[in-house]
Amino acid sequence: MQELTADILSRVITPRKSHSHKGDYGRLLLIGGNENYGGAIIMATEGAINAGAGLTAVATHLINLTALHSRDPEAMFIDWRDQHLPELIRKMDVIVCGPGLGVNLQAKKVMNILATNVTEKQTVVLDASALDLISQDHQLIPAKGKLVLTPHQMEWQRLSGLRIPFQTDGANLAAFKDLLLGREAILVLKSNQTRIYDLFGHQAINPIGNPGMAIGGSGDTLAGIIGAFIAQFDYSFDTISAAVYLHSLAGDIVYKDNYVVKPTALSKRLPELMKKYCAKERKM
Ligand SMILES: NC(=O)C1=CN([C@@H]2O[C@H](COP(=O)(O)OP(=O)(O)OC[C@H]3O[C@@H](n4cnc5c(N)ncnc54)[C@H](O)[C@@H]3O)[C@@H](O)[C@H]2O)[C@@H](O)CC1
Ligand SMILES: Nc1ncnc2c1ncn2[C@@H]1O[C@H](COP(=O)(O)OP(=O)(O)O)[C@@H](O)[C@H]1O
Ligand SMILES: [Mg+2]
Repeated sequence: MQELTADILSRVITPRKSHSHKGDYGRLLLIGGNENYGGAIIMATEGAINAGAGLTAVATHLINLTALHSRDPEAMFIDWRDQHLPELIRKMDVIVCGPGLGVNLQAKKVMNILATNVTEKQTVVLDASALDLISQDHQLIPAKGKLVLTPHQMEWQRLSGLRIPFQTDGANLAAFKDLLLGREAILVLKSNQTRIYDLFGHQAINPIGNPGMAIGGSGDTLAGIIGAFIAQFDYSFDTISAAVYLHSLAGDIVYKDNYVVKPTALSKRLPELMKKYCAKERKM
């Protein structure tokens, strides 16, 4: 099992070209945030924007509009009941679905719209409630496109049937293969030592991060960061590993002087860290 180091950041984070525009850094749609969990989708949005997504749109419950825009004016908004949602989904490069989505009928409708509109070229990151919904109904797994699954150990237990003490590398990989046979997919199994697997034999473990990050919203933020990284640097095992590593590195910096790592504080550290570890900047 490969241990991630800071080298992964310099390999993935490339300098921006002068001759470029927002369209070159990816169109990202985040879906989630019901009446009770609006904070989850806002934290995912802060992760995504601070990690550099070119354009970020958010499909959420209408009740979250003012809070979202007052925190993150960079994000565009769509009511998730809007009839234009399928069209918007098809225009995106990357879709992150699940933070604060919930599991009620409306959440299932949204997942169904996603599952039937994703195209081959797109990547879908499934997190949180979206993972619980696909545990209940595998038909809700998007039929096309590349997939990234980001369960914590309890979500993985529900999805794979593997109880937490039995989540060994061999068992995880076998369960992941069973679930997504023949698909291009990456599993990010979150814990105090997050493990990343693909179906081609790549495996990595993240040795950094800290218990200050054990707070609601840490994973929502990571989902946004992963979405932004794929939007800018393309889908690969390294891109997703770099996003996981950066999330923990930012968390460790906040943790140096703070007992808890507020996810919004973690997100604020991302732009400076990306600048610091960007390949060319490092050589200068
Ligand atoms: N501010 C907000 O609006 C927040 C909303 N959230 C949303 O709440 C919904 C339910 O998600 P939850 O994850 O809270 O609930 P879950 O019931 O899916 O899982 C949480 C429980 O799993 C157990 N667990 C075991 N191993 C774990 C591990 N390695 N990491 C995390 N938990 C582990 C813990 O007992 C924990 O209480 C999701 O839609 C989620 O996005 C959460 O993200 C928290 C913040
Ligand atoms: N003790 C810990 N050490 C290192 N990282 C942690 C620790 N506890 C939580 N994390 C990280 O915080 C995130 C928690 O994700 P998740 O449980 O999905 O949170 P939420 O759904 O509340 O946003 C994961 O990335 C996990 O690796
Ligand atoms: Mg979570």
